[in-house]
Amino acid sequence: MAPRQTSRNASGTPHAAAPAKLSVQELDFYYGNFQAIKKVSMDIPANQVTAYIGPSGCGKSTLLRCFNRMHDLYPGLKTEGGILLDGQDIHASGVDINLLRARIGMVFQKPTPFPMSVYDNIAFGVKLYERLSRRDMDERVEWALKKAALWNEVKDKLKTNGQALSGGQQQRLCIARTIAVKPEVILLDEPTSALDPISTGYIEDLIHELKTDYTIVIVTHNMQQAARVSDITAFMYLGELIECGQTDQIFTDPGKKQTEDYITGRYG
Ligand SMILES: Nc1ncnc2c1ncn2[C@@H]1O[C@H](COP(=O)(O)OP(=O)(O)OP(=O)(O)O)[C@@H](O)[C@H]1O
Repeated sequence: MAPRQTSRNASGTPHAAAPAKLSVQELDFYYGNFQAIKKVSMDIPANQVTAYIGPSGCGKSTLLRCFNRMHDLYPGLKTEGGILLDGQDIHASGVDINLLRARIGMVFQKPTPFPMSVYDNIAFGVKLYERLSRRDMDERVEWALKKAALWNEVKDKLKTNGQALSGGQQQRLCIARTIAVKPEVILLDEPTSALDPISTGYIEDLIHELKTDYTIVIVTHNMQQAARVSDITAFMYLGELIECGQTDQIFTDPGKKQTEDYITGRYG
């Protein structure tokens, strides 16, 4: 297990009071012969928001997809090193991949509601993992939509096709769909890049609310967003983790010149 981050170490790894929910250990990842992630090690603290920033192509989304073994869906990809969830290796034999993805949910850049009603968008995923009575399912759907701050807007439209909602509502529906299966970790891959500023504000508020109950990991191109929503910021460059630390520290007093150059807009 990676050493607990008790202070800023050589790579600028932060002090983290919260226990590690995810622990990334010497992680390498390859698309065929191309190494996209290089020896990344860090802890992701429970019930905090961890943001990955860095220039396009530096491996942020690739790393995020390692956390719920999304890459297993495609041939020719290879992971080396460890990722522990609550201390357990997610690559260990016997790990139920569906259960892992229920524990570590993911929301993508582009809102992707299923072509079905708002209600069924939520119920569909729940039914994969649980058998609920109609009444319990109604309660779960309402709970998830409330958690995702969407209930008031859709409570009279539960039978409407989810794809008929606005882009911002669709993204909150996708977040509700993820929450409904009661994950422990929520991975957000540039969740607001397709949204207008008002919808972005809703999602950022929501991220803030959700960290009470969930561990959140977000990839964002938007440094202001990372500064607004995250507790921990990790800066990546060419597949390497250059530095990670408390967000205010990374933005005001980065330990590495590459980080400083990036956040001051000198490259990227
Ligand atoms: N399916 C793939 N096959 C081969 N190479 C890939 C694949 N997906 C990504 N890559 C490469 O891996 C590297 C990291 O890509 P990744 O999408 O993780 O970066 P990113 O930091 O999330 O970029 P962006 O901010 O533009 O989304 C890039 O060089 C990219 O070209």
